[in-house]
Amino acid sequence: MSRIAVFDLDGTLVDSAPDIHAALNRALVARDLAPYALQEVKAMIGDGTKVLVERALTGRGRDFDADCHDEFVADEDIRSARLTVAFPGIAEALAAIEADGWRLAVCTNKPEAAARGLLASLGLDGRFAAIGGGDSFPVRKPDPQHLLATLAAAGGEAGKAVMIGDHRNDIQAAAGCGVPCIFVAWGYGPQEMAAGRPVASHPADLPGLVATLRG
Ligand SMILES: O=C(O)COP(=O)(O)O
Ligand SMILES: [Mg+2]
Repeated sequence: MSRIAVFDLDGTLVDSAPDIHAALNRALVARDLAPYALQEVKAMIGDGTKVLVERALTGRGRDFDADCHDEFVADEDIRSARLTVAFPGIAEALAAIEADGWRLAVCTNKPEAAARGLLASLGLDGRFAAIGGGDSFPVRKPDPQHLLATLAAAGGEAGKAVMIGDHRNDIQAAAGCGVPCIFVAWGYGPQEMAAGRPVASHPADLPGLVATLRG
């Protein structure tokens, strides 16, 4: 069985915060709530869409509202990559990792349909052996079962996997099943979240780092 590199999506493969920001603010403004700045929204990303909407509403003195969440998730921008781009150098890094004999998968807390739509809009969908979304399984990151279920769906195993992510949830999910993790510095999580893991400063660092972790 070949080695497998499992990527987080938001903040790791794609800079999706501008579309998340726009869609979230639309749902808030429709409720007469003040919008957030892009930087504020970046700090709310990482724990899935329910927690994101809950954080945004709590910050405006409101309780979680399922309608607001549904409206946010249904927003076309979340899945159509209107403003979202793959981080510069990601396509080349994926190609180099594949050329080294790795298979690729995605483990994201974003709902699966939105993750698939987004990857398809960016022409990246065919590359991944599995896409494990935030609603694909009963649990999500930081629960290691999310990563294990994604690996199983990809026909992979923890003993031959490496995780790459931008958030504490990625580090913790990987640690919980003995998978080495690379923290990426270009995402939305502050660097303290690396918690001693190797840090990639640029996507071009990834092929070498994954090879080091599972030589
Ligand atoms: O939807 C989120 O909160 C984050 O998604 P991610 O797991 O791809 O970073
Ligand atoms: Mg992320």
